[in-house]
Amino acid sequence: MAGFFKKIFSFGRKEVVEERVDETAPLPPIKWDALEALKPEAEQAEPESPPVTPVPPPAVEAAPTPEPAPEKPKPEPAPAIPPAPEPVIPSEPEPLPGPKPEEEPQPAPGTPEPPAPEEVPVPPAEPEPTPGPAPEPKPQEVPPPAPSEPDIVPSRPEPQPEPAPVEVPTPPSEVPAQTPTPPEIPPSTPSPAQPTSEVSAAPHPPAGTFSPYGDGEKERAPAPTPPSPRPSRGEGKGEGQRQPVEDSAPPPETSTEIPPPIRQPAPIATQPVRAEIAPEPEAVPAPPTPTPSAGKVTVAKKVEQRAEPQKAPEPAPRRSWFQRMRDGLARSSRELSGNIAGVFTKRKLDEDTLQDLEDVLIRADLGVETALRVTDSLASSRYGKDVSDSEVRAVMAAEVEKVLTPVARPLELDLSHKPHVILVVGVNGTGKTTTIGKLAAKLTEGGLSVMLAAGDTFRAAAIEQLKIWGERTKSPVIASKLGADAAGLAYDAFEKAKEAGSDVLIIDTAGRLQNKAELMAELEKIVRVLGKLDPEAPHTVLQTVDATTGQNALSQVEIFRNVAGVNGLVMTKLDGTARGGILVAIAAKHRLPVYFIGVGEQVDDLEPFSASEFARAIAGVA
Ligand SMILES: Nc1nc2c(ncn2[C@@H]2O[C@H](COP(=O)(O)OP(=O)(O)OP(=O)(O)O)[C@@H](O)[C@H]2O)c(=O)[nH]1
Repeated sequence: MAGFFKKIFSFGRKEVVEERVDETAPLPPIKWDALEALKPEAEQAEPESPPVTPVPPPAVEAAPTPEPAPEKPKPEPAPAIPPAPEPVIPSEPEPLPGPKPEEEPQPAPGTPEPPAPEEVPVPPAEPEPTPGPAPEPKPQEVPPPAPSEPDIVPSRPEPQPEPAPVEVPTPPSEVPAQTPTPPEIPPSTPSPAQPTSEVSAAPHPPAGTFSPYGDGEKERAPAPTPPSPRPSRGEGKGEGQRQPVEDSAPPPETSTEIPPPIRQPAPIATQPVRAEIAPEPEAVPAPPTPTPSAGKVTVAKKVEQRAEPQKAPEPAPRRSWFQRMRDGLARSSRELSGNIAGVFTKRKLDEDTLQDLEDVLIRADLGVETALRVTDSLASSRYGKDVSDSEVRAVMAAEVEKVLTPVARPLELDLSHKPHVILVVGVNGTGKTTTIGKLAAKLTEGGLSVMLAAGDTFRAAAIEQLKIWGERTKSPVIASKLGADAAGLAYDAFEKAKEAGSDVLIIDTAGRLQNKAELMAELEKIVRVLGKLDPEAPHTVLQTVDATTGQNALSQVEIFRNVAGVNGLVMTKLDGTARGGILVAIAAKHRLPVYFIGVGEQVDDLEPFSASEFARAIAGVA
């Protein structure tokens, strides 16, 4: 025995350690006596580690409790520690020295560390083990690991209770392990916010524990189950997601503990970094954005190109009625201007020139009377002088205006007559029915009630045409069967208009040549029948004159005036190849009012007659 003790003393601690390893089971029974004597020495040699170990444990459990715990928990830690160093654990680490230690550390540091903060004050001694010892030295330090574990434990407790020897492994080795394990990060990465929150947490005192491990803290409290602390990476993930929730709830407790965790955050920081990296690749999709913009631009261009042609079809803006009349009189105006210029080129105004000018004006349908007015006007002021064609045209415009002004009067309706009867007459195709439709539109638009009578019983188309105008102007149409007596129809229409209280009754008549006696007699009969109902009816007898007709128009007006009592004219088709001069001749001879001029086939192509505009247009004066 004595020799045995000597060996022990001589070899010192080394031998003792070896014996423990090899004879863990058998030694106890044999050496108890000696051990008792030796205990003081052993304790003296190990005093450093024991004091440290007791302290950390209390901190671990105290973690859940408020910050002050560090001192109070001391009693508790003692019991907690012993279980960790139990013989069973040391045995495990040995078999898994290489790879496991590394993996284990990862989870541990991540989650368990948060609780460590409380114990941190004690751990200062731990730093030593972390740097120097690699995963292998664990067995020797097994007793001390208790202190180191508390730091790590805090993070581990929450995590899954993996039995691995992680408890022993030193934090340093674990840290590196965590960093390398990126696969787990992706799951936590789902929300890029996590990385950011973690990062921010690091700088902030509480952050270290919260964002990433804050959850761990919460769990720590409930998870005093430090024994099974091996939260693996999974915990880290869960924590990352939980961060938002934790921030709101447990901030106070963590605040005190925060300082210690700061050390751990360092390794932890690596995780967040990974998380941030993960999102970056996601951000990569951004590049496609530029392409769409370009595509859109091209598409827009194509569309515009297609749209342009569609816009092209837009009908040119309709010319004004005056422009249309001017264009219609263009032929007459050009011929007249050209002839006038030919007469007065390098010639003074004398009898010959005046005679030549008179002939030109007569050929232009202006009539002898109007032609003489123009020549007389020129002779009175320019006789014997050089005269330009423009001066001649100006004089002509002035004289024509003088002739037309008296006849350019508006249509007046005597509504004391119910209805005011308007009889429309004229040669075939001069525009009677069309003019009736235009006029009805004007009257109805003015608020007058209008009734129409289809007095042209010779043509079915004429009846239908009038009905269409009636529909367009919302005017009732009185019609009879084809071939019926026009006078009888006119009479019936007049009665119906009276009964209806219409303001205006417009009666259409069949076109007829003024030299057809029978037809003109029928027209006379119509007028006579209407007079039976109202001696003054028809109150207005409008004759439509086709402006393209020429000299025959004078005859038409003369005969219709004599037979039907025409008291007003409508010059139609002045928008075509009109021969406007005839209107001047008619006005000069018959002095009949010209109420309107037709400048188109549309409903609004009926314009009041203007003497000055017509005169300037036909004379070619701007
Ligand atoms: N350009 C142009 N055409 C017109 C004008 N007034 C009428 N017309 C056309 O002339 C043609 C004959 O017009 P209508 O109204 O039927 O003539 P109407 O005198 O009633 O004919 P009948 O019943 O046969 O005597 C139609 O094609 C009309 O569209 C006008 O002021 N300008």
